[in-house]
Amino acid sequence: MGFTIAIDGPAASGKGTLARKIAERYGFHHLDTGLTYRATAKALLDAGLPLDDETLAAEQADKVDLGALDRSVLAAHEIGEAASKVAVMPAVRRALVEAQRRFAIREPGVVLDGRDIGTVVCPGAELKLYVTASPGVRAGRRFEEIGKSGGNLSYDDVLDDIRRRDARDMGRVDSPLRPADDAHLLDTSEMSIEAAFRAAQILIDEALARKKPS
Ligand SMILES: Nc1ncnc2c1ncn2[C@@H]1O[C@H](COP(=O)(O)OP(=O)(O)OP(=O)(O)O)[C@@H](O)[C@H]1O
Ligand SMILES: Nc1ccn([C@@H]2O[C@H](COP(=O)(O)O)[C@@H](O)[C@H]2O)c(=O)n1
Repeated sequence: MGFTIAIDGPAASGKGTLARKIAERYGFHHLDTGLTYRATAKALLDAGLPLDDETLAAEQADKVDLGALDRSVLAAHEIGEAASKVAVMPAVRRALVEAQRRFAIREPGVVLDGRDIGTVVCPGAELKLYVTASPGVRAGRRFEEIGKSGGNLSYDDVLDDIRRRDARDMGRVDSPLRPADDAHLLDTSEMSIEAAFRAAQILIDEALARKKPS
């Protein structure tokens, strides 16, 4: 059986950055599950379909191909907002969680990041991390990232979006964002990317040692 690392947390907390570094260091497969919700929302937008029809949204979710998720296209800020709207729909979540669980059985290990990995997708994960940072810090990071890619949103707009997305993700009925009871909390508000990775590495190495047969 492979080793599963579940990473959850709110928008722009740094969970994706951390998950990619972990996957690279440990030779694990990585799935950014946010991209699956983004791909669903983008398919609806591209087809001129509404974002609030659960049947139509679930049809698109069923067609999401995990091997064809293009981060450079799906990362657009407005797609994140649309993704959080389709993510409240149970039929969409059912379709995507099924695909994510199929991914999670890969050997020698997997890292999945999202909002419900430790609570719903992989409740038996060997290690669960809940990565967070203050809304102001997260907005600053996202604002900088958007600026570098040529976008021109103001810091205040980004902060408003982060707060709105937090409220939607934490307030929904199906699989709300929350730390699993057995998750390790990692507040990166005052941590560099490297410091967050070092903190995660200690926890991963301990969990790997626990899993090794004696
Ligand atoms: N500890 C950190 N210190 C400073 N910047 C960071 C840190 N972690 C991540 N970043 C930067 O913050 C931005 C957001 O990080 P990232 O995309 O990893 O967040 P996320 O939680 O995966 O967001 P989302 O859920 O919206 O995809 C990126 O530009 C990243 O380089
Ligand atoms: N496991 C997940 C992952 C994501 N979502 C929703 O998708 C939105 C976009 O996610 P990003 O991580 O790419 O920003 C996010 O705001 C959530 O609404 C989810 O519900 N569950």
